[in-house]
Amino acid sequence: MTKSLLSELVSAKTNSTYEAIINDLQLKHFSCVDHFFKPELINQLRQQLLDKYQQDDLKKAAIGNRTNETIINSIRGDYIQWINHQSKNTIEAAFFNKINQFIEYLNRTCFMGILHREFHYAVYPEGTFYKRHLDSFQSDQRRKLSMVLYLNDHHWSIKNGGELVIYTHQNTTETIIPKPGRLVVFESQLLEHEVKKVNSGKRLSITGWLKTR
Ligand SMILES: O=C(O)CCC(=O)C(=O)O
Ligand SMILES: [Fe+2]
Repeated sequence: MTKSLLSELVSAKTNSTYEAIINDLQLKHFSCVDHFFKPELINQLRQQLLDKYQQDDLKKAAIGNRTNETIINSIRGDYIQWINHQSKNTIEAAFFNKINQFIEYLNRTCFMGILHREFHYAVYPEGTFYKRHLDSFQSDQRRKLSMVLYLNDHHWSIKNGGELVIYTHQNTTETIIPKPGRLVVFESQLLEHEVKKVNSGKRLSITGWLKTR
């Protein structure tokens, strides 16, 4: 077999973005990448979320798992709507198509055993935040990876607030500005994190979890 054919076959099976995320996860339990989704899809998801928000389709987010929820504004102030992972909406289907490819890759190359995915839209209006927390529940350890995708427009800057702060295992903090199209992936059971107060504007995102059985 010629060398170029062999390298083509290998590159068909490896994906440099997924490899970079996996590498980061092994090194520091989180990863931040900017081009996981095409900019066009980010724009469509942003518009979709804004339309839903304007139509009052989102509801106040609660603390706890989906069967045991309470709303506590002093802990989190965002509004959410869960997204059906089998949605017929072409924009949401394109989003899940990419997520499913990533899951297939994780399961094939890292034997992660991801079986379920749950994602919701989120809007943090001005003045809201989400206090330091861990994404997994003592009663439910199935959440393995947390994924956050930011849908703000390109004007969003540090002045708007709403940074994601990750408390790393090296006892340092990592501050991530929620730039459009930026995707943060981290280990749900390991890393505490918080969303700083939004100073101005509406902070837009999709947050989700990849779960084992
Ligand atoms: O939006 C973010 O940056 C993080 C959201 C979060 O921590 C959560 O929904 O559990
Ligand atoms: Fe979280």
